[in-house]
This record gives sequence, C-alpha cells and structure tokens, in this order.
Amino acid sequence: SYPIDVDAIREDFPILQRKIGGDVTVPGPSEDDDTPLVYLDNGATSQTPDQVVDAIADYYRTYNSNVHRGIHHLSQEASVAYENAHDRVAEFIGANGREEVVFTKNTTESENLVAYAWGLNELGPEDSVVLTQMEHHASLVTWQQIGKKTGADVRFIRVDEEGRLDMDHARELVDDSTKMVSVVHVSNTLGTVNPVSELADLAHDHGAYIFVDGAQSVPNRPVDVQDIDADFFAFSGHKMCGPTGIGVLYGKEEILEEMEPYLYGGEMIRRVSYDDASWEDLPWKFEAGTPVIAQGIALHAAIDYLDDIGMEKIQRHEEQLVEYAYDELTAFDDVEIYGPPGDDRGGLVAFNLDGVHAHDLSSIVNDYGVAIRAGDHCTQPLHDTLGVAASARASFYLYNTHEEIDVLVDAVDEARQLFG
Ligand SMILES: Cc1ncc(COP(=O)(O)O)c(CNc2co[nH]c2=O)c1O
Repeated sequence: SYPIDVDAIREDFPILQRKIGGDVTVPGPSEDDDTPLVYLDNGATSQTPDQVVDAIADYYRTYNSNVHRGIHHLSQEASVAYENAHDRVAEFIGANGREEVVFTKNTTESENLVAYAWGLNELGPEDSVVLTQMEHHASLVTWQQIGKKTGADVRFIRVDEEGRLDMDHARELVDDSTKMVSVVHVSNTLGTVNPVSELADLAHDHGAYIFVDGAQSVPNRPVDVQDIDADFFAFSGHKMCGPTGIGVLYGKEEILEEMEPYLYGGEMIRRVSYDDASWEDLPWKFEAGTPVIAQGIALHAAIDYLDDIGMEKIQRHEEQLVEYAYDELTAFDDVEIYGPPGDDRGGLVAFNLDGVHAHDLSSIVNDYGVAIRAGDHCTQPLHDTLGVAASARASFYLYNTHEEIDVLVDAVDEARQLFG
C-alpha cells in the first residue's frame, strides 16, 4: 500500500491515460496511438496536474496584466498574485520571505545569476571554487567557465565506488582559498543524496558560501534552506508539477542585498538618469523586464498541490518505488545500476544492460510505451569517471506505480532477448 492515494492523484493528470506509438509529427493523441504510456522520465520534467493547468488558464482568461507598474485593477490583481507566489515559495522552502526568492527561467539561469552577479565580481586567481564530480552541467560548466574568466581554481570532490561523496577529499579541497562550494543535493544520475548541511558547515568554516542545486530534491522531499544553512539554493518549477519557464534562486537576504544585479532594464530599477540608475528592493532587483507572471502563479498552484499531498509522503512513495525498481532490475546480473543501494537514494536509477547501448535500450522500451531517458543526463564528466558513454535512466514521481515498473522491467527483458 502507498502512503498516498495514487489512483486519485493519477486522475489529476489526463496525460497519464494517453496511448502512444502513432505519428510523432502531430502533437497530442492520434488514432493510431495504441500503447499505454508509462512515464518514467520525471528527472527530466514532471507532468502537470489539472489544478496547475487551470491556474494558468484562469490567469490568462481573467486577470492577465503586466505587474508592478500598472495602477489599473487588472494590474493590481496580477501584481498581488505574482508577489504572493514569491511568499508561497519562501514558505515552502523555509526562507525568511519574498526578499530571498528570485524567479528565474530555470535552475540553470539561477546558477548563472550567482556565477555572474557574484562570481565574476568576487573571484580572482588566488581563490578557489569547489564542486563535486557528480555536478549537473548547469553548475559544472557555469563555474568552470567563471574559473577561466577569473583565474579562480575549480576543484572537484571525488565520488567513491558507491557513488557517494568522498568527504575526506572534500575536507582536503575546501581550504581558506575557497570562496564557493557548489553541490548538487540529489544527483540526477546517481541518485546520491549529498550531506549538504555538513558541506555547508565545511564551507562556512573556511569563510566560503555554499550553493545547493536542489533541482532533484525540492520536487521530491521536504527541503528547508535554513536547516541546511544554504547561502544559495536553486530549483525548477517544471520538475515539480509546475510549468516550464520558471526557476527559483533562493539567497540569504544579506548576501543578495550586497550583490550587483545580473540583468539590467525595467522593473529592476528605482530611479534612472542619463548618468546612472538605482535599484529596486529585493527580490525585484534581480527580476529585469516583464517577469514570469503566469509561471509564478502556476508554481504557486503546484506548491499548493504538492503540499496538500505532503512532501514526506511523496518522498516515502518514491523510496518504495526506487527500491523496488533497483531490486527488480538488479535481479539480473547483466544490469549495472550506478550509485548507492536502492534503499539509500533519490527516486531514480541510471543503469546499463550489458551489450545494449542505452539509446537502443531506450528506443526498445519506448516501443512498449515506457518513457525513460538515455544519454549523459548533462553529467558527461561523471559518465567519463564511471567509464560509460551513456546510461538509461528511469525516474519516478508521485503518480507512478509498481505495475509501471514491472512494464519497464519486462521491456528491458525484451531488449535482453533481442540483443542477447
Ligand atoms: C541536478 C540538476 N541540476 C540542474 C538541472 C537543470 O535544470 P533546468 O535548468 O530546469 O533544465 C537539472 C535538470 N536535469 C535534467 C533535465 O533533463 N534531464 C535531467 O536530468 C538537474 O537534474
């Protein structure tokens, strides 16, 4: 039995009733779709419940307007809703208030905002930035390139053979030259749940900031940024039942206050002359131009939806599924799963089937209606470290079931027979 009512939840996601297999050049259901969809690619993006779709439609149908500048009624309605969305996100992640919550386009932009608005101004050749070998390209490439521009040394904490961070190596790499530690909370490839509070203490002991990439944690488990003591924290709406086009950068107010803006233009200014300009209060200083209004309102609805079910229960549900998937897949000795054991990881498994390239495997299971990801999952250096060119990845969410994992396991077995 599940900690959540999966059947009732699935009713909120009409897409989960879809059949696939027909003409992909025509979006949406077509009459020659004949295979029930089994959606197991939630690490890439989650599906969107009716409640969130309705919130977007309601906004565009009844109070669409630009925000912050208009005096007219609609603009005030939209502004209040947009500002309340910041308050709701702050409450959801344990921030002090809207001043610490910047809406961006996605996690990637949140990483770049800090790298450019802080890193480019604060880092130099005598400094270091410490990442981990399991970072997503959103942080890895960003800090790597900032290191090239500033001369700062970019270091990578080793991952051990079980896919966990080598904390002795972390304590070796983080020293008094370190100004930033940037670490993924839950790896999108290994499923490893990193000790971010311990890493925050290590960073702070050396006077460094810590940036936590929460793209695979906020959607799937309770997160409290003040418990972690993160200085920065980022995640995306589209992985947590929200729309694409919105990400969140959490930052401690006192740090954001000191930071220069990253993008200039309207909304983010207070006073402009031909010679200079002054900036708006937080968080608006970092939200230049017309912001992600509909997306912010939809993210508010997504958070209400998830909170109503309960993040602890969603985490427990995913833990049940991932342990089952881990055990069922590794029942065969020709399957290798990367990362920690099934009872100690986030809700995803990246794996390979001996003798079958991940892309071929993904294509075959797709013939059985199963949507998984194949490739490097934007962690190419990690795949190099693992010694594999690519992996297949199944990632679970609140609407998935054991029966869907059985379809995956059977489809993998079909590939085994085909290539065996
Ligand atoms: C750990 C992690 N960090 C950052 C990102 C970037 O998020 P975005 O800016 O919203 O794209 C992702 C997205 N991960 C994946 C996107 O597609 N497959 C994935 O595993 C991620 O998993």
